[in-house]
Amino acid sequence: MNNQQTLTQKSTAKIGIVVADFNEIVTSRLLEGTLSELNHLGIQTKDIKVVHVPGAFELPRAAKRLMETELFDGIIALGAVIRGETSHYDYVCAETAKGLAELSLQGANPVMFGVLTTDNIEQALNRSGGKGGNKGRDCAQGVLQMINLDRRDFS
Ligand SMILES: Nc1c(NC[C@H](O)[C@H](O)[C@H](O)CO)[nH]c(=O)[nH]c1=O
Ligand SMILES: CC(=O)[C@@H](O)COP(=O)(O)O
Repeated sequence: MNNQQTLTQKSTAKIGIVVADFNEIVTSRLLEGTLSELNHLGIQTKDIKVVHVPGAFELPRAAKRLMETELFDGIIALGAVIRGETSHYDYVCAETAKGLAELSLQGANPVMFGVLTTDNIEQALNRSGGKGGNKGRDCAQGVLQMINLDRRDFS
């Protein structure tokens, strides 16, 4: 019995999802993969809240706002940062990852990093329902595993 089965058979969980609208052609596919997998693993749509932000840089703030409500057991952050001509890519990737990692470490709930950071659109499409899988689906599986870990008694 894997971690996801343990969680969904004995209890459920409330999941917050923050998704960036920038590169929406990619992030909509990530979101679909996340929602589909959460439903497949037994999480009902009524227990999922989706919040949209302009871009990946805004994901940490939105995730923090959801966490502060104390209504959710886990948070999934979805985005697609695709390299352009300037160094802006580096700053967006670094600060988004830093913000989400800090929130996951310091906050009450796990935060899954479902932000693609790619050199081109093809790489992003491949990882959002293409031959490279779907990072949103991976995060759905991972958030339930982390919630189950939070609920374990290690004594
Ligand atoms: N270039 C990408 C961005 N840029 C926008 C930032 O995320 C942010 O919204 C803006 O700097 C205002 O604060 N965002 C992505 O999600 N993906 C990109 O490729
Ligand atoms: C990741 C970005 O911010 C990037 O897409 C912006 O493109 P550019 O560096 O050409 O302005």
